[in-house]
Amino acid sequence: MSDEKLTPLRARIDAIDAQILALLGERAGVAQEVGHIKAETNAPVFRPEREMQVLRNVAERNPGPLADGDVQTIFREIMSACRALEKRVTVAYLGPVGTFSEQAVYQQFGHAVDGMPCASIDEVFRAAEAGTADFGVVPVENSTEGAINRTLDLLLQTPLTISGEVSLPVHHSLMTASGTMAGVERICAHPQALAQCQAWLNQHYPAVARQPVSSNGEAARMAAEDGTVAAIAGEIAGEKHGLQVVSAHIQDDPHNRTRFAVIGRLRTSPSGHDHTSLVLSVANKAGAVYNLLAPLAKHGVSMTRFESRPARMGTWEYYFYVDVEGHSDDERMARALVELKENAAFFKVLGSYPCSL
Ligand SMILES: O=C(O)C(=O)C[C@]1(C(=O)O)C=C[C@@H](O)C=C1
Repeated sequence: MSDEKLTPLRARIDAIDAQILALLGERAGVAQEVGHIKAETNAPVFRPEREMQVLRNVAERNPGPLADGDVQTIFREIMSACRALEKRVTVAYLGPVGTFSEQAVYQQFGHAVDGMPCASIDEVFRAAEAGTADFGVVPVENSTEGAINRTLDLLLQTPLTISGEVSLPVHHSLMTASGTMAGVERICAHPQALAQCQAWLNQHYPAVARQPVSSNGEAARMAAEDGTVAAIAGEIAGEKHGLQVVSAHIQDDPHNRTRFAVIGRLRTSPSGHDHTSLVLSVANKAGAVYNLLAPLAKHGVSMTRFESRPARMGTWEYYFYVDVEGHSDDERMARALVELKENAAFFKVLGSYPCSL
């Protein structure tokens, strides 16, 4: 196509961009006004339920041809930038940079945040509990490997609540500094990633040693410095360390996803499409679990997840991590929770939050 034909189209794009820019400025000005009102009343700046409503609205109103997911990505960043004008939030996550946890931070908060990489899940909780970070993002479960037990244990004790959830597709790649497997003696990754790629590794590199390390980001860093190391990590981590992809999408389940919880002091209001997370325990008697959960069925509350963890305190046999559909402020749910509490030896509402996109 000749430039002659492109020039008028580009002039139109420039004119549209000018309009978009003017509207963005106007929107940001309104967000600043909201920020002033919030500052006067000491109200929280980050409102996950409102942001989720905005994202659902734009998908509903999207005239095309842009995909709903792409329009939502753009609006997530617009809200992130507007929110940062009110106050920039600090979010702790399981580092180092380049991990899926960091991606989960951006998926929830957009890029106008200050990320705080932490060395462990414990440290993420500590940062959010101490107030060094406004929020923390921690992995809760993986669709292939199941629960992240350390997170479950820490959720039991923390005074924080779950204020949001993020579900991310997790695609792993095998990467090296050279882009080939020549001279590679070990394949390094977080134990979860090694487990998620087990069948593929058995088939393609059965003779190469596998070494679990603290994170996929750390594996990528090692591979960048040492030609005998290949890393399994997300491609973002690989790019950050200048690695090249040997094989992409090597996870055994192509639909592999990890769910993250956003933890903080914020009690999120209903968004219209929410989940509530609970921890429960009952004395070890026949029919006890059945009776414990009966109020959910009675009040028409659907359960979306049921996970048990051995209690290590000796008093009870198991803690049950239960996710249900709805918000604890919903009338039906509130009634069910009162009855659940009566039946339970231990009862804790971890939080109600908008369902992830
Ligand atoms: O509606 C608000 O409370 C705002 O502060 C505005 C806004 C937005 O940009 O739309 C920004 C931050 C909040 O998390 C939610 C929404």
